[in-house]
Amino acid sequence: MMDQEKIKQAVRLFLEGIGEDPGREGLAETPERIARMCEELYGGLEETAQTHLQKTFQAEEQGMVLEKDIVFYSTCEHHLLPFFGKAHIAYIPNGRVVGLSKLARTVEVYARRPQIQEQLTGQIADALMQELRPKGAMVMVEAEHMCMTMRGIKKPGSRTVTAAKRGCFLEEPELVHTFYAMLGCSR
Ligand SMILES: Nc1nc2c(ncn2[C@@H]2O[C@H](COP(=O)(O)OP(=O)(O)OP(=O)(O)O)[C@@H](O)[C@H]2O)c(=O)[nH]1
Ligand SMILES: [Zn+2]
Repeated sequence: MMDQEKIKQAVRLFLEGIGEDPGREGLAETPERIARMCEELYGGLEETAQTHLQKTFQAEEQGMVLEKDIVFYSTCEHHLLPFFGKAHIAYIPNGRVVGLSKLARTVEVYARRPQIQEQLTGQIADALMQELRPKGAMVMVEAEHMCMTMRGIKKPGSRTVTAAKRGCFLEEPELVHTFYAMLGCSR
């Protein structure tokens, strides 16, 4: 459970720290607002992917399933600034498939935590392997990191692309080509 009181206290202290007056009208409700927002931004800490992926159904078809362009917003664990973009998830079923929305829900579970992009990518792939027991899974994430654009090195527009492969995607490069071809079509 998130500790709303602790978050509110911390925000008040933080505002004092930057030299603000937490009591002034515009900021008076800010600690409360941020505590509520944390439930949304970091709600993934209180959820597991298993909840969403456990309901599978039988399917004869063995072809690749790709859910692409799943928009997500996450927070980098180094600066607590947003990184956001699109996730693309593929798997090769092994007799069972899952509802398509559950793939996007899995992205949400891991995005709504303090994260780094590489870990987000790998965690989605691992959850698919563990819960669906497919022949293989591949996840690609493309994102823009606010800590790279609004501060520090300041390179707006630069994007980070990460990929994680599991199972048959590691053994059969042909599948990786198919993944990229399916990702490219209709773009
Ligand atoms: N690998 C990885 N790095 C990230 C991610 N998000 C932010 N970072 C990086 O985390 C690093 C933290 O570096 P530090 O040197 O500890 O912190 P810093 O002085 O604020 O770094 P600068 O951003 O270079 O100013 C930076 O290079 C960020 O670009 C991510 O998802 N994955
Ligand atoms: Zn960062």
